[in-house]
Amino acid sequence: MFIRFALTADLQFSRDLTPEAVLAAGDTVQEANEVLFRRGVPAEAEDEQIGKITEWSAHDSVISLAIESGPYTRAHDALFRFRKLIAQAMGRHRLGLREITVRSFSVEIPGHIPDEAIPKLPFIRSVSSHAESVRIDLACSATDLENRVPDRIVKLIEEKKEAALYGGKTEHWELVFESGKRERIFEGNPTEEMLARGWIKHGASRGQWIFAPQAVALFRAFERIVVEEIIRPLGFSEMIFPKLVPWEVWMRSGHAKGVYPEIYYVCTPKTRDPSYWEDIADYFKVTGEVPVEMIRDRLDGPIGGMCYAQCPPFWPFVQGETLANDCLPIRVFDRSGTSHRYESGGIHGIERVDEFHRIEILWLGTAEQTIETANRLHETYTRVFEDLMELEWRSARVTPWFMAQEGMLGESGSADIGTRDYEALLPYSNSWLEFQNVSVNGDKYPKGFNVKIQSGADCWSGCSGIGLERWTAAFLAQKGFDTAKWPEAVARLVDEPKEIFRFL
Ligand SMILES: Nc1ncnc2c1ncn2[C@@H]1O[C@H](COS(=O)(=O)NC(=O)[C@@H](N)CO)[C@@H](O)[C@H]1O
Ligand SMILES: [Zn+2]
Repeated sequence: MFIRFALTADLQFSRDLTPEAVLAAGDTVQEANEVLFRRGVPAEAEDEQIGKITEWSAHDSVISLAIESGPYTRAHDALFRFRKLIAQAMGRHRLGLREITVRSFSVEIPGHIPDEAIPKLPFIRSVSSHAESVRIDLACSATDLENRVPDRIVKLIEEKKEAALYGGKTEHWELVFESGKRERIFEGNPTEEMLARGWIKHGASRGQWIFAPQAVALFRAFERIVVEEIIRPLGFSEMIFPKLVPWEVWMRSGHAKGVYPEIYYVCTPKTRDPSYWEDIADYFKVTGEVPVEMIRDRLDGPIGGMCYAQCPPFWPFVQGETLANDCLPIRVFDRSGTSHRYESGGIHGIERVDEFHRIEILWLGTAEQTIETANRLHETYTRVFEDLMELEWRSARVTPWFMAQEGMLGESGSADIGTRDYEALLPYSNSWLEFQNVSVNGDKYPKGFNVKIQSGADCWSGCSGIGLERWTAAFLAQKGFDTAKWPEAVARLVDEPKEIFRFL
């Protein structure tokens, strides 16, 4: 049993076919079936697996075709091969091919396909499941066929079938390193303690915090440690990556394959003309309510969303370029703004929030340079967590973040490509918090953004996200709030917290 494609289509010519043209069309059909559709097909392919025009007729200015195929010279590929041949043949009878109308298109996929593996798409007209196969009738235009929509639907079904098998599987997790145990100094919940001390307050938006000077002093202390112990010694240069991400970037980074449930979407006004918005403002002035429904009708987009993974918007800087060997490896970082995720995992304290502050470290070069930089980062992070922050922590190989953000599970399939999560113990909940990671992303981004290297070697990249909320949560959960008990390397960077607000 193999996959089958079938279509019927009408080819509209510029004038009625003459009897000679009809004869020529018959010869062309025969030549296509016997020669053209067999080109590039393996010798061992059976006849019924190869695309064939099974019926045809000519009336007035139209040639109607029925094409069937197996996996070789798929029906829609046969249609476009035939188009070229018949246009030449009819051209000799002064007949121009005007357009192709696809009347029907079906694909029959062997095997058991669970319902959840069938995507809900406008192209799918009907689905009929049989014991050994599923038949899908598609509504496709000739352009859809040229864009290979049927092939992409088949691939999507295979992926969904695979994911349905993975269903029970959790994310990949394999321990790499664990530190020694540390003396329990504090057992409280850091978020609650920070709230009680006025270090933070809930922001007005979901999963958002307002950080008072005491909390920011700790954020900045960690930033200084990152700059002094990691960024500067390893030679990373600061850049500013955009924070509003258009679809074009997420299409190339792969996020467009599955990040929709967690994006903070961004829309634009249909027009800046103040009079267009006057009634909205008036409505608010009169009612004190913002008429969101009315506003929604006046928006374009969403044009994309707020920063999510932080590194993708960097890539247009090198898109389409070839990098000179002597400028590699490129090592940069960004800490210029917030990341936003409509966290489906639910929000929790300052640990899992919708708006967070991350230092995104990014490097690119040859595969060797990329792996070497990741290893140098592992070494420096280990020294920071062991000797400076004196944390109880561990690291683990996990499903690569870029796969997880495309809704995939499992592994990258290459030992060198993947994500290593760093986790810190939270004594108050006796659980482990991923507070940062280091990833070798392989050629995914350079390929996605068409970046080459002078030597012709594959360009690879890596990135590491340092979440300042998470570093803070991990540190305070383990070290508590008495700065006298903090490790010297951190305490020396934080002045005595000043109370500037006094609420009555
Ligand atoms: N909801 C969240 N709240 C707080 N911090 C978060 C949240 N999501 C991610 N982070 C921080 O961002 C880091 C990297 O996020 S990631 O999704 O794992 N990886 C990426 O996005 C990569 N581009 C590297 O940044 C996490 O280790 C964590 O420190
Ligand atoms: Zn990244």
